[in-house]
Amino acid sequence: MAGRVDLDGNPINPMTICMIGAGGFIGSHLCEKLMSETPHTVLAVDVYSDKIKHLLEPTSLPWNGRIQFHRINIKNDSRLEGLIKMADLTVNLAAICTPADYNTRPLDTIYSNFIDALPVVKYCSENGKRLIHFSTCEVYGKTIGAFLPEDSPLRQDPAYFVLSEDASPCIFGPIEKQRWSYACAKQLIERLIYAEGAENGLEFTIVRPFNWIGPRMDFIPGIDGPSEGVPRVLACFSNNLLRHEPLKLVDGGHSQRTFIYIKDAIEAVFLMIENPARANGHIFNVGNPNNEVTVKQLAEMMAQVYSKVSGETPLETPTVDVSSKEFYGEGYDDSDKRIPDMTIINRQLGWNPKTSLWDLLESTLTYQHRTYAEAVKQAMSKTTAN
Ligand SMILES: NC(=O)c1ccc[n+]([C@@H]2O[C@H](COP(=O)([O-])OP(=O)(O)OC[C@H]3O[C@@H](n4cnc5c(N)ncnc54)[C@H](O)[C@@H]3O)[C@@H](O)[C@H]2O)c1
Ligand SMILES: O=C(O)[C@H]1O[C@H](OP(=O)(O)OP(=O)(O)OC[C@H]2O[C@@H](n3ccc(=O)[nH]c3=O)[C@H](O)[C@@H]2O)[C@H](O)[C@@H](O)[C@@H]1O
Repeated sequence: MAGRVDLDGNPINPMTICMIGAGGFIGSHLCEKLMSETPHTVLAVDVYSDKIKHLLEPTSLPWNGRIQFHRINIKNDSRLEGLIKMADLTVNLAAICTPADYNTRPLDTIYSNFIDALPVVKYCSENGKRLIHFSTCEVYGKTIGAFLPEDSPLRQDPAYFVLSEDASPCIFGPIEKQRWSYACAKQLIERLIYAEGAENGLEFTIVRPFNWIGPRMDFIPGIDGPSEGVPRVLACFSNNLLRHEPLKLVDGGHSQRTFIYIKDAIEAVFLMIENPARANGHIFNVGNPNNEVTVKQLAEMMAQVYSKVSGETPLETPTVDVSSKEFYGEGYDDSDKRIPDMTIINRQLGWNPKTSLWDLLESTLTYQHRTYAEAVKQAMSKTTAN
């Protein structure tokens, strides 16, 4: 920890970070690395602490005193401003961010991603505090290429699908496709933060994650989350594999995604935290353009990797098709393809992702198997007995 320097060779002074949403998937990984590798202090704000419990207890942990948990719902708690004032930097991760909610709970989604973020932006701006705000790659919506004829050769031209922070348009579906409630709320809060920077001098960085995955993402339905809940794809497919049932492909699983290992992505956030002069005023894509697959290919690879790490026989029928209406309900729509342009993050922070899709699935599914296999087996035998 001693002698830590930034990318320009300047010493990094210990700072206090107010992290809102610290108890979630990304927050837990950020807190873990901040505690073990830096001298910084974290004021961890969330309504849940399960995913960071191992960092808070016992009090004999080496970083005791450098992380404080504040059980606060930012919707209605006057303590928030005080915590932001105490900190040098605020990192805002709090959000509803599971697609199953966007079309079924659009009001909660819009409130969570826009209205509830407003006071955070306001307190940072009024108190002259730096803000790193988590947006999403979903602000790009669909690619321009998605509107070309199926057989158009232009579909192969990166100009029609690579997503660039300073050039690509944001293309959402019609209002009745409530899937876009999340992306639209995130886009508006990005615009507000940008405007606070332009008009009032707010020092900000906006992060657009592209499908970060790894241990502790979401929940396994009926084990550490509601049995009827629908998490993001990694946890949905993990749940299917743990139960030895086929993985459900929504509308054939033709959509494409680039997946990045959480540990690679966290390194990019660290560079932003510790290099304000290079990160302020920027919007950054954080993804791995080399890990592109269709959802169907992801399912097949996960089935293969899971069989390897669990020692279980591979599923005879690894996948089954399901319509989006049946799976997510009315108003679902999808992003067709997500390749991040890495020019800006490369230029500003010199960061590149490292881990291949196979490797990140191997370590993540090893964790899923170790953490959940026994509990799922017990839950399944109870259901059979009843
Ligand atoms: N994981 C990804 O790949 C990904 C991709 C794109 C964008 N993001 C964005 O990154 C952020 C974090 O995502 P994540 O994957 O860690 O999600 P997550 O759901 O695991 O974490 C969000 C955390 O925020 C907390 N929270 C929500 N509302 C709150 C409130 N009112 N008060 C206090 N705490 C509240 C939740 O309890 C949760 O612990 C979100 O803003 C999300 O939109 C994530
Ligand atoms: O992670 C991101 O970068 C962003 O994108 C995600 O959106 P999406 O990728 O569509 O959500 P997933 O649940 O990860 O689904 C990926 C794809 O798998 C499909 N899917 C999902 C679950 C399933 O069981 N089967 C299945 O085919 C979905 O229809 C979608 O096409 C979420 O909106 C956010 O967490 C985030 O902002």
